[in-house]
Amino acid sequence: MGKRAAGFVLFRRLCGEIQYLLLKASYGDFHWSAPKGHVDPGEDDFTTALRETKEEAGFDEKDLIIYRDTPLTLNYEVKGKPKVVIYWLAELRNPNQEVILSEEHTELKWLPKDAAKECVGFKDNQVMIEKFHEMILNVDKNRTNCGCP
Ligand SMILES: Nc1ncnc2c1ncn2[C@@H]1O[C@H](COP(=O)(O)OP(=O)(O)OP(=O)(O)OP(=O)(O)OP(=O)(O)OC[C@H]2O[C@@H](n3cnc4c(N)ncnc43)[C@H](O)[C@@H]2O)[C@@H](O)[C@H]1O
Repeated sequence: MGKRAAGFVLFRRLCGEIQYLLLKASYGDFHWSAPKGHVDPGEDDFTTALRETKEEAGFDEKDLIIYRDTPLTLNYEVKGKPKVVIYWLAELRNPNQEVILSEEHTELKWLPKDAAKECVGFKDNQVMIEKFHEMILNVDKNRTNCGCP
């Protein structure tokens, strides 16, 4: 059986810039990824995403504006076995809130879209960041065009 994981692509708005959070693994090939982790038996994907984000970055659900209806899924192989990772997009309400790392990561970076894509490296992850970025821009555009005073 393959592995299943879930997490959040987190972004913040700082000085007019959209920045994505990436964490550097303290093990294996020291890869960079958004907060995420293994789905425990009996746990639903969204609960896993919240739990892992608390464990790996220190953020609670109340700290986030979550794009609940539009998760994206990555499928790849780890050591010859299929892995599925479900990501939701979420914005950090307070862009200055501190990230609290766990032992699973040694470093963090908040990066604008193109630098975040370069940092994650994997093509499917880059496509996901691009799609999420489009979502943010579309939501922003619709807000601007809503005719509200
Ligand atoms: N490899 C490891 N060695 C030692 N301890 C470990 C470990 N992985 C987890 N642990 C430990 O296990 C415990 C439970 O962790 P927990 O977080 O509960 O479970 P997990 O499934 O291990 O968590 P992740 O899915 O975040 O693991 P990962 O970082 O290995 O996965 P990723 O897919 O990014 O990365 C897996 C591989 O896939 C590669 N990869 C990532 N994204 C892609 C992609 N899009 N396409 C192709 N390859 C990719 C990465 O470069 C990497 O090589 C923790 O204590 C943790 O420290």
